[in-house]
Amino acid sequence: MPLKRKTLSSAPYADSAGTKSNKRSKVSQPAPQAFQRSGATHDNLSGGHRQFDHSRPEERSGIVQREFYPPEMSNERCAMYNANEIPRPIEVLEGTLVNTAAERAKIKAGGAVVHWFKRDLRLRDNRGLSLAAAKAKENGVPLICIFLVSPQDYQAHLTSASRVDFELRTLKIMKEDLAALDIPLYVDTVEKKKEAPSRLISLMESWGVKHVFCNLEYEVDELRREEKLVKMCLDKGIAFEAVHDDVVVQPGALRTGQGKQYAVYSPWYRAWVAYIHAHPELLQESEKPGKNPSDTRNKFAGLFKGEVPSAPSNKRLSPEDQKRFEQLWPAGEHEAFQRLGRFLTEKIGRYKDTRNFPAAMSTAVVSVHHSAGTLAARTSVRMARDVNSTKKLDGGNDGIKGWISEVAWRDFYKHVLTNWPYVCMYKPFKYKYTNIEWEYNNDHFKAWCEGKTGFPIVDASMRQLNTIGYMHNRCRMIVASFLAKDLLLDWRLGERYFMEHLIDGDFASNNGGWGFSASTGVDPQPYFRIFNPLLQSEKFDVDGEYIRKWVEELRDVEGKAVHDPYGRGAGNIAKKNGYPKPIVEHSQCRDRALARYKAGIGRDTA
Ligand SMILES: Cc1cc2nc3c(=O)[nH]c(=O)nc-3n(C[C@H](O)[C@H](O)[C@H](O)COP(=O)(O)OP(=O)(O)OC[C@H]3O[C@@H](n4cnc5c(N)ncnc54)[C@H](O)[C@@H]3O)c2cc1C
Repeated sequence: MPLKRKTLSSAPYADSAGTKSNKRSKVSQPAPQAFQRSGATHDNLSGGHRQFDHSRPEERSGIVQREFYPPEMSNERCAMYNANEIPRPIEVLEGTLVNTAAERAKIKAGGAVVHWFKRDLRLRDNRGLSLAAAKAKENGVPLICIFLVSPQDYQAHLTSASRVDFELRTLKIMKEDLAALDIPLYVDTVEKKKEAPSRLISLMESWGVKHVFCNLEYEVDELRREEKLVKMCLDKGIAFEAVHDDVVVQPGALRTGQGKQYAVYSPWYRAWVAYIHAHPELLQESEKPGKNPSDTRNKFAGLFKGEVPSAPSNKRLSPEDQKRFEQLWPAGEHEAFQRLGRFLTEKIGRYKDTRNFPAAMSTAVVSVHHSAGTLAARTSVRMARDVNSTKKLDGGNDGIKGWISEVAWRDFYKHVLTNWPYVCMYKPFKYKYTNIEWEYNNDHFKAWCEGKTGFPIVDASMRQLNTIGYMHNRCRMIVASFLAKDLLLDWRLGERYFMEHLIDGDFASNNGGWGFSASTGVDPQPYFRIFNPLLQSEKFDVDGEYIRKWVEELRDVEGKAVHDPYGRGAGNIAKKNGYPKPIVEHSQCRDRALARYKAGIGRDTA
């Protein structure tokens, strides 16, 4: 069905980069975490109060948010997960859904059906919404949509202010689109994240609702919350239905010959492709909701009136940044769909050859849409398949094939997260790598955050992130490797900084990307493979176009000197413009990293 809405303004990042770049300002975001925090905190899981353990660097450095979470999990407990001695949160939820299915099926429809939007902010091709709409239609009752804003949840998830802004702008668009179908979108605020289940239930009760649908999120807290909600709702005679939507293939569906979750991407990807080809319904588009019964606006008049709130004070952009981000990142599913359409007609064919070059701006730049759910990964894969001459995920055009395999990484990391839930608890996938002795050098971390390391490609990348909330994938790998291996800083500091600044922040992809680059994750770069930032710069920003765009101090540096101004005769210009000298020496750092990794993990490199 054609989409009605026109894009509000011209395309974001990809179209603006390289042109009007002079008037940039950095997003007002929290300063880099200083390495000291103190005070008693509430431990959510035990319900007790504990002091910070100042002997643990990850607590001193603020990596562990003890206001919300217990300290990092022990290696012993990780091993128990791996030995299937502790049920995974997704298994517990699935078990509860199965055990309560018969009882939930008996529940008769109430006065309305609810869809609870979370990270699925779209009407098109939305599994949970479509099921909710079908249930409402079958029973001749209205569909009500809700969204809960939780300032504390944003804090606990380290959601960036630009992302919160993107979501709230999207909600405004959705509210209008739904209202055109006489469907209300009720946006409520719950200060504390643990209040969400009881608020949801009290709303259901006040509206006489007996069925509520939502799409699953795969982080541990969310899976546990939904499991609790299934039971809490049932106690009140309400059926709570949580379905898979954020992934193309649901976690757990793909198993190795030994019945295990794949820990290596390539065989997993082959299994993923084969599974989708065998189950083409996985890519089928879900039906959009139709119009609500005509008396809905009378019955639920109050729900149509509410406004989408402004961002909570802990996640508010300055008015200037808000305007800038609205231009850079138009929100909502219509924009997502148009953006994808342009990519599929104009760029995907050359994707394989160009995707690694940040200045080429040849990628789709739809990660914020996948992450906020304004575009389903399923929709992306289906539409890319349909422009392939083979109408398959593999075969045919290399660009199309390559792009689909990148979207698949999203699914891969979500499968990893659900199978090894401790990655959500400050542990690396390779939990034995916890023993690596990291540095906690505040000056180095600050220089990295601010893009002042004296390594132009690193600095350009960090400044891109700080300015537009996005960074090219190659650059993400370069800066992550630089932080973990050259600076030998605890990779979780970088992981956190990314989440707090990316507009497309997604726990599983971010954690996966950091694990890959720091060699602590699933299917990682081997630890002894250490990016040389200079070689990466020369190879992937050949003409220095990307560096000159983001590092103002080096705009006048000509030729190859831009990759290493102090080492290649452009030190005078760099110095005059205030560009810093390199804060470390790469070959020494390399030796130090090799020694530390080796000592930390012993002979165990598996
Ligand atoms: C250290 C690090 C941190 C990262 N953090 C995030 C994050 O928080 N959120 C996020 O969405 N991506 C993250 N990525 C993955 C990747 O960098 C971005 O998805 C990509 O740059 C988005 O640009 P695009 O939409 O133009 O991607 P394209 O190249 O056009 O790819 C299409 C889509 O595929 C998915 N995708 C592509 N590459 C990856 C990948 N390596 N892992 C997972 N999904 C992928 C994204 O949804 C992306 O939109 C991270 C990568 C690294 C190395």
